[in-house]
Amino acid sequence: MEIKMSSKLIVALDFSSADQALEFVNPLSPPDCKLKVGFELFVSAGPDLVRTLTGKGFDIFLDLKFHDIPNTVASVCKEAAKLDVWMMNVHASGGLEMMYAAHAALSELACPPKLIAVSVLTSMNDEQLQETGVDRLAKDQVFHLAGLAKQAGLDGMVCSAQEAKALRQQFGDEFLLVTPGIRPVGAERGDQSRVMTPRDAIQEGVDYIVVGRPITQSSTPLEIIRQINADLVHQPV
Ligand SMILES: O=c1ccn([C@@H]2O[C@H](COP(=O)(O)O)[C@@H](O)[C@H]2O)c(=O)[nH]1
Repeated sequence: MEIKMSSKLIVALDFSSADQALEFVNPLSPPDCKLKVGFELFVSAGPDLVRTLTGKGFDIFLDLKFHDIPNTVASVCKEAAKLDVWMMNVHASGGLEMMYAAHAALSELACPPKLIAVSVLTSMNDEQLQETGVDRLAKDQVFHLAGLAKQAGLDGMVCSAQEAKALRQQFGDEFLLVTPGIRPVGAERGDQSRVMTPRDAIQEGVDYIVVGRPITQSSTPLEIIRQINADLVHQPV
């Protein structure tokens, strides 16, 4: 009997309609990957599509990056949890009180989703971060925000794989590291700055890699998913 392990791959469903997303998801099954629903698809297709995807058995990362005052974020996290998603996120730069409030709201639930914090967007480099008034290197700011997220009781961080090793050493094995900015060898970087290959990312200790365009814009998405999964499983020791 073949036992299929749950994949460490999260595919970003950055499509502009439910039809496009479902056509893409149709040949997939839950052991192949988890699925991420972000702004574009959620604005276009809404909660109904999320319910359809969870109904197919997929773990859904609802990537809406909540960033508002504590009361508002706590309330929206509770609403989002009604969609039975596996994971959701808030912006760590919303502050400690906001993260405490989000965590407290979800902790009231019998079966809360994982709550992680976005650190410094993987599209940003040191110069772009400093333009926003943050006088730190991106890796140091990620480390700082991870400390706040851990203090607030969150389950982990969205960061780049380039920061994973240091975060793992400091915050331990239970702290989830979820990393976009993943580019298979030869794939276009696009607007991503802090990038790494799937294989290297897993070696750096990340828990999940997020991959969008290299899969969704490929003419052979299933092959790429299979190749990435093979890369993730067959790690040199
Ligand atoms: O720091 C972040 C946070 C979220 N994202 C999201 O991940 C995917 C990446 O897609 P690619 O096409 O593989 O670049 C996308 O949905 C982003 O919104 C991120 O890239 N960086």
